[in-house]
Amino acid sequence: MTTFTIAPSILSADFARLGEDVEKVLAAGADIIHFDVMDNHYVPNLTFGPMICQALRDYGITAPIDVHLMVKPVNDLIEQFADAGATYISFHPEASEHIDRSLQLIADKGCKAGLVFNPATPLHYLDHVMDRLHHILVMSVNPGFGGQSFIHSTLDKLRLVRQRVRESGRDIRIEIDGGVKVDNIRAIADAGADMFVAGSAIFNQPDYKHVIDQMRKELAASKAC
Ligand SMILES: O=C(CO)[C@H](O)[C@H](O)COP(=O)(O)O
Ligand SMILES: [Fe+2]
Repeated sequence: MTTFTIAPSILSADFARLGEDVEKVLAAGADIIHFDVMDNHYVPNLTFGPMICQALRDYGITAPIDVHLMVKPVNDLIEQFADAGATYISFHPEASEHIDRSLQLIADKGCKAGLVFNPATPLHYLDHVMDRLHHILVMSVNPGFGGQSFIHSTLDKLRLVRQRVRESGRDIRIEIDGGVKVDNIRAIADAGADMFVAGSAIFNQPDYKHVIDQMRKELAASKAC
């Protein structure tokens, strides 16, 4: 049976009350916390760094923190986020000069590694590194902003990624990120995702539990279940 993971992106959380808002979304049934790091260089937006990750740990957040690095270069921040309490760390392969070295660095620092694919990033970056991956993150929007619309063609890409994972015989999670909502999450699961990032769909609603419950209901009806 497939395990589905719901990962609210704090990009849409209340930054002035971040600890409380993260506690609230976890109490509402979220499995892990998605942490979008933007550097105003690799992507045209600027968010938060390792100090905020450490602050969440110091506040008492014990749930896995899923760091999505949208930065270039990547290695320094991999080390800093691992030291600040990250659980999973993913990066965009075209932002690293040495993909294998960056993946190895994540593992050496005790975290689980992922590679991120923008809608137009080719999947050949998966060649030769499958054995280093805990997850593959498929972007269903172009990176840089929350609240964008899901790009439908990424469903085909998800199917290709699912096929590659199946052929590898490895237990690699497939994460989808961007424009995930109650009304498309089942189709996304059917196409092969098992980790679902959702920012605006959850944090822009008053009742987080209601949204997460609805998402789980849709996932339970998925063909992948
Ligand atoms: O990586 C991201 C953007 O680059 C975000 O994780 C993503 O867009 C989540 O926000 P939303 O669910 O509102 O689309
Ligand atoms: Fe993200």
